Amino acid sequence: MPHKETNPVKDFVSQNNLLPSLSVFRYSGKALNLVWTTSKKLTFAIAIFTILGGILPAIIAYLGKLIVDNVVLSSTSGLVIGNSWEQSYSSLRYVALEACAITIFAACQKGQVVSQSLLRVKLGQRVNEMILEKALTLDLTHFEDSEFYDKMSQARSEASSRPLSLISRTFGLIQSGLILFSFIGLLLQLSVWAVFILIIAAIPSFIAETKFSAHAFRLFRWRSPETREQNYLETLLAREDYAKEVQLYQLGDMLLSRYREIFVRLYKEDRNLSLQKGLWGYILGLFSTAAFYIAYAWIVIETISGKITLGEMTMYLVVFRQGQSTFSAALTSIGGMYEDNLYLANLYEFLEQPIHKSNGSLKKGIHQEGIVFENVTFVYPGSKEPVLKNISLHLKHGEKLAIVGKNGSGKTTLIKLLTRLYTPTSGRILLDGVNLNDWEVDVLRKRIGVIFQNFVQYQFTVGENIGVGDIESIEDESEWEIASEKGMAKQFIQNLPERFGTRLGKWFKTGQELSGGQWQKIALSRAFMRKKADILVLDEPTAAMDAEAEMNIFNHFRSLTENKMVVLISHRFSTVRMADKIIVIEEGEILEQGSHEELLKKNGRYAHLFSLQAAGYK
Ligand SMILES: Nc1ncnc2c1ncn2[C@@H]1O[C@H](COP(=O)(O)OP(=O)(O)OP(=O)(O)O)[C@@H](O)[C@H]1O
Repeated sequence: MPHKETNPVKDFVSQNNLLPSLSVFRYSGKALNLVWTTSKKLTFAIAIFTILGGILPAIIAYLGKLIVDNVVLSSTSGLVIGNSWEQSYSSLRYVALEACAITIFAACQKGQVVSQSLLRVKLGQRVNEMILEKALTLDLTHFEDSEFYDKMSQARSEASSRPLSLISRTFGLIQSGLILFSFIGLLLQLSVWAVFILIIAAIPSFIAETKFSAHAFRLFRWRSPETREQNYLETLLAREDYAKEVQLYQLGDMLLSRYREIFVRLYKEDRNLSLQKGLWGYILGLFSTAAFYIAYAWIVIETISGKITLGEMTMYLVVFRQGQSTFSAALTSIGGMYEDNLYLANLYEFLEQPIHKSNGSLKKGIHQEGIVFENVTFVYPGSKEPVLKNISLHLKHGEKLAIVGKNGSGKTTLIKLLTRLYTPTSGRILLDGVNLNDWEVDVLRKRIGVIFQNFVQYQFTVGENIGVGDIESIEDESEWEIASEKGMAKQFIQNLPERFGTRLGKWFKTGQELSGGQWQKIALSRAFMRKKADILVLDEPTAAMDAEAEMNIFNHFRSLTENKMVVLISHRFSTVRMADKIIVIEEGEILEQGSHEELLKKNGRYAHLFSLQAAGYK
């Protein structure tokens, strides 16, 4: 099990730390600000309810004492019969007052619950938006880094509920503080020792609580890879795109048993933690019970000896019992705040992760020389071997380049560099005389239209699936028509139930599934949607299309891509031969380059591969 910690949080969650280090509370201010800016009205309402809820219990206890004392006075003064209305009136007045106080107290509690639940929803949305906004600023490298992914999943899984929890606990603590302050005021009339017993008895449970909070958090962090694996297995088992293969290869039982194994392992740790927490909670809780009964006996003795009245006895008992639970609630709040801060540390660690973006500022090239690769070498982050070595090539404006090579030779990587998803480890890529890194990224991206092998099949309408190619015209039906015509998709779209308005995929009701080739036509149309782009990058754009569609596209290829530079990856030589320039890549290096005729004449690798494929058609 990968129980590794590579994080600053571990500094304050050391196993032997019984009491929380104060540094852990550093996120409280940020959380408060987050909650306040999410909804000032709701935060204010919670604050008011908290304060009222903190003051009322002591008033209620005091009114209880007044009622009992009044009743005892009336019954012992022998005037019950003689002046019964007057006596009853004064006691009943206190009863009515107590009823009012209880009603207000109940309203405060309900108000607090309702405001908190509303705030929780708003806050959950806000924090999720913050996480997603951050995700949008990330590089592809981050998404491929499993540790970073863990951080993001941890942030997402708990962080939306923790800021409110922290604030509720802070308010809860203030409320408990107010209640305790007023109770202590009442108890001091009995004795300072009563206050002392109250405080001492609650401390052991607090220490246990805090220790187990830290332990639970450590488990949460360690487990992130397992939790992610469980989510992945769930996806494999329950999503329609995987169902075909899972059923046909009969993978269900194997996947389910892996899923169970992870659960059993995690459950064992959970069970141990819960058992320890429960046992220690019970043993240490006995201190509080013992303290209460000592105080109870003492108050009874004081009442019998006539030092305090019956009303005072009732009040002290209520105050002591409630004081005890309030005090332990306050300490639990502190423990909980500690725990919330640990989880929030996760969130802020993710949000504050510096993103080193090399964003240039140039919007225009220096001269119209097209794309130039100068000695480009690239090593994927985390690996040692270069995937591309010393690549040099030149593609002029309007030229079409085809890349051929075996699987894994580095073709897709080359276009990832060209589209600036990655930066070369050494060497440069220039567009119109300017290093790609010096281009303003948005300007650069607008100039490029790309279809990857694994293009995205959005579960949106047909029109939107094409429209995403140019976000500015995403809703423009006339543009969809033009692009779908170029991408050979128009014909089948006409036959769909709602043409461009048909929703694709099976995730949503009324969704219509397309064939692989139809999806590819949609993807190609998406690339043609990018009218302003003068660089078109196509990774196996016709691999799933029927022979007729493919031929149609390539017969019109020149007119479709007029004035555009095209970089095309294909294993089909009928397609490749139409390019002005062809490069053959092998193990990350350019083996040959030239036009179709030149390469055939050379009688090298390209000529060999071409004749192999041609022989297959004879
Ligand atoms: N994100 C990545 N991290 C590390 N290595 C990678 C990554 N993507 C690809 N590779 C490795 O880089 C090499 C080149 O991959 P690339 O996808 O560029 O090949 P390709 O020529 O496009 O192959 P194909 O014809 O199968 O599409 C492969 O050995 C692959 O394992």
